[in-house]
Amino acid sequence: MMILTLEVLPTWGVLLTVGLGVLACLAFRAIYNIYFHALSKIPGPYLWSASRLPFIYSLLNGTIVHDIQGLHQIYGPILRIAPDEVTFARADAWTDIFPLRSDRFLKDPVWWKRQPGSPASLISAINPETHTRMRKALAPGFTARALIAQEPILQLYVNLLVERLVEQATKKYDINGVGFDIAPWFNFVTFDIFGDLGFGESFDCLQNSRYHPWIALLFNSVKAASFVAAARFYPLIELLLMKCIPPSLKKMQRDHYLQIVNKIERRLNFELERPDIMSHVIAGRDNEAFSREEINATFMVLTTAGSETTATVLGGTLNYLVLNPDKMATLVSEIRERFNSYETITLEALRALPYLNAVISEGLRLCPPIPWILPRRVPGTGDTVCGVWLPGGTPVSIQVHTMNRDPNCFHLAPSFVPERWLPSETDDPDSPFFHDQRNAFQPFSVGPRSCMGQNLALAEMRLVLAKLLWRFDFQAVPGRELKWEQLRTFLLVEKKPIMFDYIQQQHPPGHVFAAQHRVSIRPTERSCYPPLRTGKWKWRDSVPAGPRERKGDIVNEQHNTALTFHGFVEANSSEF
Ligand code: HEM
Repeated sequence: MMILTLEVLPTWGVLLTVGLGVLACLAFRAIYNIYFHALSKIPGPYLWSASRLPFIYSLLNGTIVHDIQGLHQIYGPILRIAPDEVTFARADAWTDIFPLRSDRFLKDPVWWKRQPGSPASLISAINPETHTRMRKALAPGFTARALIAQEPILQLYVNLLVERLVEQATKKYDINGVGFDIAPWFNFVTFDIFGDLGFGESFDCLQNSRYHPWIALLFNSVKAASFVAAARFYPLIELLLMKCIPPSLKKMQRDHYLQIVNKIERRLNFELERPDIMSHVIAGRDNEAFSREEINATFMVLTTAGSETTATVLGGTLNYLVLNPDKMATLVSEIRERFNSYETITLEALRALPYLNAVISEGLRLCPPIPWILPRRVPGTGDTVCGVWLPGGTPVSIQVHTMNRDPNCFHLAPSFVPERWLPSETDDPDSPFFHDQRNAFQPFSVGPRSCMGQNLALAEMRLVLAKLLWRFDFQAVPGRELKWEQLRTFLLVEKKPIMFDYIQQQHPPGHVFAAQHRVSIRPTERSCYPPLRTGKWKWRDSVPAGPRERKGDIVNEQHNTALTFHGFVEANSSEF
């Protein structure tokens, strides 16, 4: 007993001394951060200015945009959110951080650092030359002209969505109209469209009415990215975290990546002319603008950037519409009066619908899928943002969620008022919306790293909303309304079920239905040798369906003696 005490006492003594020493260092550091740091004059709460920990807690909790919004309300639009970091909720931050012609404020490596040996993607590339090279190679796939060629692909999947929802509505109606959750369906359609545009093969989510397993895993990896970023603030913790990842998880990650690599491999080997995004990358490959590894990494992240974002805005917008039946009624009238048949709903016609476009702008304002723009680093020895000088290397970000809901920027800021975007309000000095700070609203960001998919996203949203509202009436489920502004954020918005009471089918008078099934053969797989070189096979070649085929069936079409294609029966309007 005696011996034990003698041995233990000094150990405790040492531990206590070390502990007190560490505490003293932390206290000294906190005091330095609050009062003597170069950012000490920037407004912000003491705790967040003293240590990175409150920021990390908020990030991991998924409440970061709400917590920061609350802090902006107290401290104003320029806010210190960590000892060495500042965030902005002011319109001029867009032009200061993302000047149109230069790429001086580079992406912060904390968020974009790559694992050793892994290639850069368009989105993760920090080096401006690498980024510009990749962006140039991809740009032709995102022009307005490219979109015209891609319209049949969009129409195909939006029709399939409508068809699937007809089936759902019938099922739900039979069991007394309990509602259903539409949120996954918006993911199904946007992922399928991107699958087709990016890899030449859909993820078949609509076909199977469920997530492709690859996509289900993807959501987890987006969430995990917040945790990895949090660990990066403490290199020792990052190192431990990386060492602790079990081999099974690493294998899962690898397999996930390899599935995309295989899809890309198949697409690069097609020798078919398709109006998709990859065709432009293939066309430019002689210039070596993109290495194979860079293509893999880019299309992997593009799958999320090009699908989850659009699905979020669609879900949020429809949610606001059902909660505002007067706005819904105005939109439904505009759509149903403009189109007397479902088939005449085209992208070109939709661009000219003022209320639809105003609704989408309002949806983007209140439901931004990227609620805060991740930090950029202040260049060189320092620069000025919103009139405040900041030392070089300071991470600076933009709070989209806060700004879009700020009453100083928008009249009736928290309310869903599409009218604010109509020329009748924006051009009338007597309108309360005339003074809205429309330059604060940059849903696709600005400058050299702005969204490449803006045209595509707007086209998808117009088409999905117009076709759904032409076809169905939507109502909220009393007591199950979703409060969008409360959704958590893990880099992207974490969606919850968006419930509707029922979907009622519409049969507008005078609508002419197509008479015959058509089969659209979508080449997804080349299963035989020799490879097709004739170029005869064209996108969306159609043949009449055989007597046993039903819409949605997978069919095999013998194209010639050497080749078999897999395709599926296109959405069939004769059953609407
Ligand atoms: C409503 C839907 C969408 C919204 C609101 C949106 C918004 C944004 C924003 C704010 C950024 C800048 C992020 C940053 O700088 O940190 C961005 C970047 C990007 N977006 Fe989108 N996006 C949408 C849909 C799409 C789609 C459909 C695609 C493509 C299929 C796409 C492709 C990209 C790409 C490639 C970038 C990175 C550009 C670069 O770094 O050069 N986005 N998007």
